[in-house]
Amino acid sequence: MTAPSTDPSPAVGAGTPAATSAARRVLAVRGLSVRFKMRDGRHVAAVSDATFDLAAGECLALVGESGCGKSVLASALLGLLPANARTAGSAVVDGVELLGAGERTLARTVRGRRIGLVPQSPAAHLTPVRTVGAQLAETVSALTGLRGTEAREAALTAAARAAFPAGHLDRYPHELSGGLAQRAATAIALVGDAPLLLADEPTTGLDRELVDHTADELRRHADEGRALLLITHDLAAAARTADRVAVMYAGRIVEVTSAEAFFGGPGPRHPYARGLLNALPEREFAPIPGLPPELGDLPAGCAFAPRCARADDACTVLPRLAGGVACHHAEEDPHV
Ligand SMILES: Nc1ncnc2c1ncn2[C@@H]1O[C@H](COP(=O)(O)OP(=O)(O)OP(=O)(O)O)[C@@H](O)[C@H]1O
Repeated sequence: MTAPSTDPSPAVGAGTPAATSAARRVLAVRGLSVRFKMRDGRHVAAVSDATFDLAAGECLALVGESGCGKSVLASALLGLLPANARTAGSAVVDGVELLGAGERTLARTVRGRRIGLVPQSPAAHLTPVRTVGAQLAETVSALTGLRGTEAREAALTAAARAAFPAGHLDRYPHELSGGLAQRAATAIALVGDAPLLLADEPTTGLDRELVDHTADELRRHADEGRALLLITHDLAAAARTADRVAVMYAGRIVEVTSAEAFFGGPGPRHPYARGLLNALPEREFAPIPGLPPELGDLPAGCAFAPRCARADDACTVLPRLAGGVACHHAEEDPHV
């Protein structure tokens, strides 16, 4: 692990609007890379040189196909990478450097307190043999030190903030609907008043109505002043929730832009990001040809080139993220 700098400046998150850097910056990620060393000596480049900012009250959706490194990036922020992982770069949340932080620091000052995790599978995340109320009260005690009546009151407050009905606090996880389990898990994530909520695929397995509901609730928590990092392959959920969109391909952020530009006009500028959008049934319903590359065997230049209709010799050189997009043949920037 390299010794990361704790100074997040300058704000180089391409596509970061001026308003974002002016607002209170909660998360600053600079050059974050994660490599897995395999038994046979090979390296898997799961995340390469990720750089972005996130401000209080803002939602950034990190999108991309399965296996592009979204969850590994989330695990790196939470200090939950397996032993064969090596990180480089810097990730500062609310003044604390996450990369290289010891388990004690992460457990005592980061997880729950600076980063609240809204899990992918709430039902699996909740302890099956404890009621929701008991789990909430335990989290309150662990994170705030409150006990007895005060802990119960704080648990009730957290439940209310996540719109979990007080009358259901004595239920066990298996007695909850998918929506209520999601709210219970969100209530637990809110207990420590963490400035950053990290939601990793929070809408997986939910029907459309519940997806919309969950997306709206997450948006509400951002509107209350938290920063929200929404990791998802569900572009509809991202469209409903995000202020900005970061697109990952083969471990790299290839475009960062406003949700307005991404989902409305003029649309994304990177051919991969355009392909993702056009693959939606409500758009062209045209899948991107080919498959993502093996992260253990990436080409030297642009990793998307083998699937890209615009690829030419220039693409044998890795394109840098500049002006919000990493592509030698990006669509024109309408603002230039
Ligand atoms: N412990 C590990 N050792 C080696 N490779 C790993 C390890 N954990 C993850 N990877 C690899 O890292 C890559 C990125 O995985 P990741 O789970 O972050 O993708 P993702 O974008 O979150 O996909 P999904 O949407 O399916 O969760 C994958 O190719 C995966 O095989």
